[in-house]
Parts: sequence; C-alpha cells; structure tokens
Amino acid sequence: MARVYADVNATLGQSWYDYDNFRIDWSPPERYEIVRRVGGGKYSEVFEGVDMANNDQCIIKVLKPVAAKKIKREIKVLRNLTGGPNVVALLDVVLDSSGRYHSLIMEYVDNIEWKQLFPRLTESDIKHYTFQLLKALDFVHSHGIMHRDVKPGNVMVDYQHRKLRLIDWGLAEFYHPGTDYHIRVGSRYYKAPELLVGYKQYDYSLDMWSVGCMFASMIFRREHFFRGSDNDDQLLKILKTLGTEQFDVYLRKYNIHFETELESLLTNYAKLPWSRFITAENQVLASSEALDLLDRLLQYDHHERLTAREAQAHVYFNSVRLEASSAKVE
Ligand SMILES: CN1CCn2c1nc1c(Br)c(Br)c(Br)c(Br)c12
Ligand code: NA
Repeated sequence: MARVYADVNATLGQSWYDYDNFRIDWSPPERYEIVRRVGGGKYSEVFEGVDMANNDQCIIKVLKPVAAKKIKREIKVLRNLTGGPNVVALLDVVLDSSGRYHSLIMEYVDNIEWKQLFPRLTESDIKHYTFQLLKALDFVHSHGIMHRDVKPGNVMVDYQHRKLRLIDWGLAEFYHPGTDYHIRVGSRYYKAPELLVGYKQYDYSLDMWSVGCMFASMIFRREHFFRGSDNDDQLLKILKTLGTEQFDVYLRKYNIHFETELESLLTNYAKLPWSRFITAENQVLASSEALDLLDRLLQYDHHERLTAREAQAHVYFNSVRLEASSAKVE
C-alpha cells in the first residue's frame, strides 16, 4: 500500500480512473501540418508540427495501430493532468482520414538532448530542474497516477527558458492499493528494484527510484548511473552499489522469492559510500546535502524512499524553495 495518496482514485471515483468507458471526439487532421520527424519508438512516431489555426509549433505524436488499445489510457491520463505543473499539455486528439492513425497534439518544447544537457548543468541548474520534476511528480501522484517511465528521454528541457515538461504518458497507470501491476515497464537503466525482482504491488514510489537515478547522473556527471546490459545485470549494478545486506532485508520484509542461477547475483556485496563516486569534475555538484538526498531516493524499500513532496522539502532545495516562494509573493 502506498505510504501517500493511497485512496485518491477511490475518492475521485470511477469517472476519474475508468479509461475504458469514455468517448473520444476526434478532430479532423487538416488543422495540423507535419514539419519534421523528431523521434519515435515502439508505439509511436513523433513529429514537430504547426497548428495552422495560430501558426504555433506543436508536437504531433502519431500512435501506431498496435497501440490502439492503450490510446484511451494515455488520453485519459493527459486530460486528468491538464494544467498540472510541468506536465506536457495535450492540445488536441486527431484521427486521419483513413481512420487508421490516431495522433496526440502536444505543446511544443524546444528540447535539448540529455547527452548535450547533463554535462553542462551547474549546481543551480540541477537544483532547479530536479525541483521542477518533483513538482510535476507530486502533482501526478496526488492525482492517483504513476508515470512508470521516468527517464531523461521523457523529461523535456527548454534550457533557454528554464522550462521542464514530463512527457510520454503511454505507460502511466492509475494506482489502486493491492493491485498487481506489470513489471515489464520503464526503461532498463531507470527500473526500480521492485520491477527487477518481480514485486508487482508497487506504487508511486516506483517513479522516485527513477528520479534518484537521474539525480545521480546529474550530480556525478554520468550519463546513466546504473547502466546494466540486461535486467539481471541492471540488478547486479544496483547490488554492487547499495550492497546485499539491505537487499536481503528488503526481500524478507516483502516476502519476495527472488530466484536466480547467476552466481554474481548470489554473491555478497558491501554498500559503497556515495563519496566513492566523487571525482575532481563532479565534486562541486556532489555536496553532502546532495548525497544525503540521493541516499534517501535510492532505497531498495519503496516505502523508505522519499515521496516527491518530502524530497522537495529536503535541505538541498532550500535556495530553490525560497526563490519559488518569493516568486509567488510578487
Ligand atoms: C524524441 N523527441 C525529441 C523531442 N521530442 C521527442 N518526443 C517528444 C514528445 Br513525445 C513530446 Br510530447 C515533446 Br513536447 C517533445 Br519536444 C518531444
Ligand atoms: Na507524450
């Protein structure tokens, strides 16, 4: 059971979380023009486009027919989260003339690639963007939704405007206590231990592990902090850092029967001090307050991990919180 927001969906009611029974009014495609392809994946092709009604740039996410069933969930989630801080806005939903291709029209973000961004982030940048990501996630979690695929590729950053948007809600789900969820979600480097050991009754705290991985990347200047070659190797990388003593405590507490033939996964490892990852290049970013926050995010036990709200209250963000609150006063 989630430590916070456990009964949100029960309180908000079926009309909030039921995404099977709702009709979608699809707009005709003529209003939007594709400019260029910016990316894509298993379920969609993503384009930069123009909204001819106002000449604004937009993002056109064309969903592949295979994703048809999941469309309703993504649209329901995006509509529920409309207006939330740092959540990408869904502007329209479009069906092409053939009736085969469903598209989501999203607000445009002048995104800088993570590969280019993470090496140039200053401590003030890291505080700002991490705080903005936590703000988005506390809003999302408090509305009963888990993102389940938090990673740099789903965090759009417009560096010039210091703007951050959480995107790609195709894997998001509504949290209901006691529910077994799929564990083949997320992206390998950012998968929480519960996914890697097959614990299905996870909750919002799944996203907080991923935040921890991104935060570690930023303060240690490493593109991906836990970089496994497959799911077993991913867990091994985590064990070698967090140690096996607390891993065994975690497995016992949740009565998790994790079976493996891999010798490496049955070996004992000591927990490494976070200071082990400090280098000349990142020591200015990896302050003791940053390491304390990191330690409280990268916990095996999902109940122990800080929530997004608790993380925002961490001393590491004192300067940012002050700035945020003074901005409100103006
Ligand atoms: C793969 N790329 C690069 C930029 N970019 C990509 N996918 C995007 C999605 Br989905 C959204 Br929504 C937005 Br907004 C932006 Br920007 C996106
Ligand atoms: Na999206």
